[in-house]
Amino acid sequence: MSNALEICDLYKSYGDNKVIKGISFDVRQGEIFALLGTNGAGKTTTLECIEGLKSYDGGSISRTGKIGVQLQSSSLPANIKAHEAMRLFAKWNRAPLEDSVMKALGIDEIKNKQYRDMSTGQKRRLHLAIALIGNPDIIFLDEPTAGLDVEGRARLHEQIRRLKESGKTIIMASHDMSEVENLCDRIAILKDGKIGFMGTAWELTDKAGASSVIQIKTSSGEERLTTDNMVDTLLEVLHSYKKRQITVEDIKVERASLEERFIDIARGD
Ligand SMILES: Nc1ncnc2c1ncn2[C@@H]1O[C@H](COP(=O)(O)OP(=O)(O)OP(=O)(O)O)[C@@H](O)[C@H]1O
Repeated sequence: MSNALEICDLYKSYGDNKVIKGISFDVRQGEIFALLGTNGAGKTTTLECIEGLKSYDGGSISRTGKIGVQLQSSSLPANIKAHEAMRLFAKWNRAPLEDSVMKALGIDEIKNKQYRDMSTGQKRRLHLAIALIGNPDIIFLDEPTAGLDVEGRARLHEQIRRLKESGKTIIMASHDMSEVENLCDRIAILKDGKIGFMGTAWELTDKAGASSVIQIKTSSGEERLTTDNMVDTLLEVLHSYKKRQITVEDIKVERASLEERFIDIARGD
């Protein structure tokens, strides 16, 4: 798989504040990649350097394809209507307004609503729709579901998944570990201006030597097992039940919390 983005040895300071101190990572074409970190870790700064909105002090960034950027919440005038905002950005981008985007993101339903009257979820949908104008290959999302309720988050996640299915590459900043676990292919955790961890959510929990708890409900009762090798243990146990002709009714596997691992890395343990 080829890379949509290649970031090599990136440095960025604001005056004496050295925020990014030599980070390198690639984002593969068609993947959802998340940048994580505590408040002020430099997620937005990194995204804005890659987007070309901020200059950087050292390193290199290469991108393959057209980009679309989700706006920050303060960036639209209070009285602009949804369809006016879409038309404005389409004109700026010299791109057509696609009905499919308007429909998929429910912009049609709010087209005459002024920005100040929209709910947080409606604003987020509008921001995503604006980012999709011009059919970009790489989409940047900065905390796309911050402040949304459960249903709003689920809707937006579904839309982000559909973008991935249609071949788009997505890079996002997030604080939300369940969002990252459910949505993202790989994660980079920023820590002290460097990358403290990079890999999948599973690798993040595995790396910490995390064990899994397996709960099995059978016709003869319940069993609870703690294991460092979830797959082998599960196979062994299921085989043993089958041999003894015991029916398995339910299986639950709990992994060590991703949040705990994130805090260990982001706070520096
Ligand atoms: N325009 C700016 N001028 C000066 N300092 C800035 C500027 N933008 C960000 N910073 C500083 O850079 C650091 C990183 O900020 P950034 O917004 O990139 O972090 P973040 O990880 O996105 O944080 P959050 O999770 O709170 O959104 C912070 O110390 C912040 O105060």
